[in-house]
Amino acid sequence: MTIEIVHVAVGVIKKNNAIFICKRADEQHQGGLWEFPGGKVEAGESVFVALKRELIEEVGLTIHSSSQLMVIEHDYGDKCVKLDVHVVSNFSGEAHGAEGQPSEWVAITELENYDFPEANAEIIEKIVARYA
Ligand SMILES: Nc1nc2c([nH]c(=O)n2[C@@H]2O[C@H](COP(=O)(O)OP(=O)(O)OP(=O)(O)O)[C@@H](O)[C@H]2O)c(=O)[nH]1
Ligand SMILES: [Mg+2]
Repeated sequence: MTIEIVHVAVGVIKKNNAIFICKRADEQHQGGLWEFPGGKVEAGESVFVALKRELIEEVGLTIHSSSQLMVIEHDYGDKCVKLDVHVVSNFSGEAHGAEGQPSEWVAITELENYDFPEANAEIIEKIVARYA
């Protein structure tokens, strides 16, 4: 049996001491939880191009650069993901839930109070250690 690992470009959108997060729709995988915006890397696409495409679609931001924070492989049981996490602070536009999803800017010190998918714990730990 081959196990499919879904490669995901994830954007930690940072402005001063805040991060922009969105709420996943109930019907999505890990639905109802908060997330860093992003989505699947398509075949033949670079992670940066995927991130750029997803952030325009999901939060209406055009990103100009990004810097890799970490890569996390996580098995949810029903799905294996490889999260390619990038910090984005060089962007234009006003962040909003462009697909109608709830969204907000959250202080880095408050991130621990939001419910995220399991794989995100390590990301939040690293953001707090680095920027809080
Ligand atoms: N975007 C995003 N996905 C995450 C995070 N953490 C995490 O485990 N994931 C998982 O990564 C997978 C892919 O993300 P996605 O659902 O956003 O993919 P997508 O935008 O291409 O959407 P689609 O499912 O409508 O095609 C999901 O299984 C999701 O549960 C996160 O912080 N942000
Ligand atoms: Mg997405």
